[in-house]
Amino acid sequence: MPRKLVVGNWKMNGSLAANEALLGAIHAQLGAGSAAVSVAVAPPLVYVPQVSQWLAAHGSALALAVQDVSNQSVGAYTGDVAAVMAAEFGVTYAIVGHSERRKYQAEDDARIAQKAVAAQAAGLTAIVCLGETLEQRDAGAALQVVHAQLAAVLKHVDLDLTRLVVAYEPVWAIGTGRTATPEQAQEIHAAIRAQLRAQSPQAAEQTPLLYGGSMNAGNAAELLAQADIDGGLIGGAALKAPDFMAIVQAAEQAAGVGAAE
Ligand SMILES: O=C(CO)COP(=O)(O)O
Repeated sequence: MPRKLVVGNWKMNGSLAANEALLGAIHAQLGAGSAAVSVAVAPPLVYVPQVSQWLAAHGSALALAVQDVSNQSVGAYTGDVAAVMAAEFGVTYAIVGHSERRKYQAEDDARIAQKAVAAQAAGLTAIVCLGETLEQRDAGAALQVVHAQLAAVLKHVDLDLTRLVVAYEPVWAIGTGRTATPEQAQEIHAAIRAQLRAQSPQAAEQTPLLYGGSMNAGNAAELLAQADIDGGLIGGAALKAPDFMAIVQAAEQAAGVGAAE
């Protein structure tokens, strides 16, 4: 997979009609896409079949992601959806450990590591989300918190480093309009890269590191220009095709697509 990746996390937004309109508008601009930047959308689970069918019918370059998966593979887990089930619908990526799930569903590091491995066992690429709260940042603990969150995933013996994406999403920047500065984000991304390098130099070079948290058409280029920011995990701006596609274009520019040789 290319290291540049932009994922639209629709969170709990959408409807059959709204999804179709949004997909149509994204597809019209994305066209065949570019080899340098992968682009994906993560609709609410119940809409995965709709989006999957739409993408297939339109020969779309857009990939499909889910916002969460079960840590279990099959059985009596009411309300859960297994990664193998998502894989049947052409899903490529599974977001795990989003801060909203850590907060509202009390998901801990151990559970998130299991989810990442469960996603990979089904052939999906796990997008593992990390990020500190404002309290933790103000206490000077941001690097330490993110390191511990990633360590919990990396220590899982079954983790496949070739199917891993890491998303740094500072909790205080999500949905607040308050973006991390490019320098703040780069500092954490560089530390994440170093942590991966300690485990596997090859994985460190290949793993896409995404930034998420109020990324939008106005600030994407500056963030994506940072050496260790390979893409974005986009919330609010992913619900408007022009905004989302402006971020995709910024990623393409950062990847050198269209630049004079
Ligand atoms: O949580 C996010 C993506 O997963 C970021 O959300 P916003 O872009 O709305 O801040």
